[in-house]
Amino acid sequence: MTKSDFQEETFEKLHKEYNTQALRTGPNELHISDVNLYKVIYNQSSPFPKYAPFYDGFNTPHTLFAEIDPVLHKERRRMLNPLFSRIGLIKLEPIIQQKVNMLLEKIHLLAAHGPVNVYDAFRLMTTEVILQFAFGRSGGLIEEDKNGFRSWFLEGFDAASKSIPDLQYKPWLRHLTNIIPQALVYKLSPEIGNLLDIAKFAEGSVRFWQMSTSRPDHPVVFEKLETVNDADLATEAMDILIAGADTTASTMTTGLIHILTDREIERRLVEEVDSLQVNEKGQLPLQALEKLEFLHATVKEALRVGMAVPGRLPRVVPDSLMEPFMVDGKVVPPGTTVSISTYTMHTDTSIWGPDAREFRPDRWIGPQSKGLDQYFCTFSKGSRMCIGQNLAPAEVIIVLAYLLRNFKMSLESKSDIGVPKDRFTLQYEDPGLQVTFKPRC
Ligand code: HEM
Repeated sequence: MTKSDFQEETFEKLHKEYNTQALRTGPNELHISDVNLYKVIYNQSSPFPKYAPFYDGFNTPHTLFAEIDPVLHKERRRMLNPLFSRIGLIKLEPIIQQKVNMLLEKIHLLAAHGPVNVYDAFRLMTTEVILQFAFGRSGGLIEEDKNGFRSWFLEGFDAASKSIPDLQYKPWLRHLTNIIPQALVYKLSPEIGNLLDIAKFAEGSVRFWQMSTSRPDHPVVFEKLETVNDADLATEAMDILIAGADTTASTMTTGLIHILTDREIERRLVEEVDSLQVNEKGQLPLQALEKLEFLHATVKEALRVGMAVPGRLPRVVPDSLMEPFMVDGKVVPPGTTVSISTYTMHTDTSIWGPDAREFRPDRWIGPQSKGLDQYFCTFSKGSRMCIGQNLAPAEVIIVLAYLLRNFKMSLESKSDIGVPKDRFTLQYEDPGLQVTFKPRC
């Protein structure tokens, strides 16, 4: 295994060097590059089960994301599915509109003083949407830093994502973090202390929810988990927060980078967004935005190229298969850990053509786009597919539309773009994405 900042690039080179579709990355683990096997591993009816030691590293046992037992997973998914359905999303739209509005107001204030780190801005906005959705309350994160978009929450999140490989490969560290007194954790590692603050916030939110007499007029994750005990409730809400916020924000960032570095894409988008009438509330409604063909295609391409979860989603070859699981003409025995990454799927030229790595929204428009969806793996596939697959694109489309409508944006130099790193989710290093904003009217 490698600790490089973008494992998938290393694996890609090694696949070529050893001329194999099954790269051995651990004593019992294969990284597979045969794209035809994706639907075998990650399928709806009988998926290969998740590999427990990898998912234990997230330290959120029995959540929807980390649950290994298919029966328990199905039960939790059944509880949560209605919230994440199309109808659930429409009920949540006012929250997204409200948070985007706060974001725009703050960018208006900051714009006169120089470039704004929109990566952090997006992270706080998407976190606020999910805080409201998961816990029914705001964390006041967008307002926290008067001069920019830093927050205690981002410190905690960054510490968490940096510590995941250690927690995965050193289970003793995980146990230690869980048993040593919290005051000592703060002393040993202030960053992990910030992570504990997120956990405390989640626990406090459970109490806040239980004691509160009024209920918000939008769906809240807690509502659907009434049969779950308090500790598991807080962990589930926290997991949804962590799974949904940064991924969506990094997709917005990738999309904006490509828009601002291709004048023709930007021109077409501005023309489309400007053609839309605001509704009676002065808003650009989601359903109208989704009908804008080029904007819709641009968001899809941002999700494809941005692939906010680019790497391994390890699964175990089951022993109940009707036929042996074969790669490169060889049988892979049951019990072997296997994965095919989104990076492998989305860079494959046999699927996407020679411009697989290029940002080309038009690939999603017209008859030639038919059939591509089966290879679009940003949210994975099958029964463990992302539950936020409706919510994330909705947030991206709304944010990009408002930014294009309200501002002329520019990147001053290449150094305004942070290097993307794969820490299970894709994260932009400092300086994030520094964008200069000029109000359009
Ligand atoms: C662009 C944004 C997003 C991307 C790229 C993304 C990607 C993914 C992927 C690849 C998985 C499968 C993980 C695995 O098999 O180990 C997943 C699962 C999951 N995602 Fe997302 N996600 C995004 C947004 C969201 C949002 C907005 C939420 C919630 C608010 C969310 C919540 C979850 C949960 C709870 C799971 C576990 C689902 C299950 O196992 O049934 N994600 N996501």
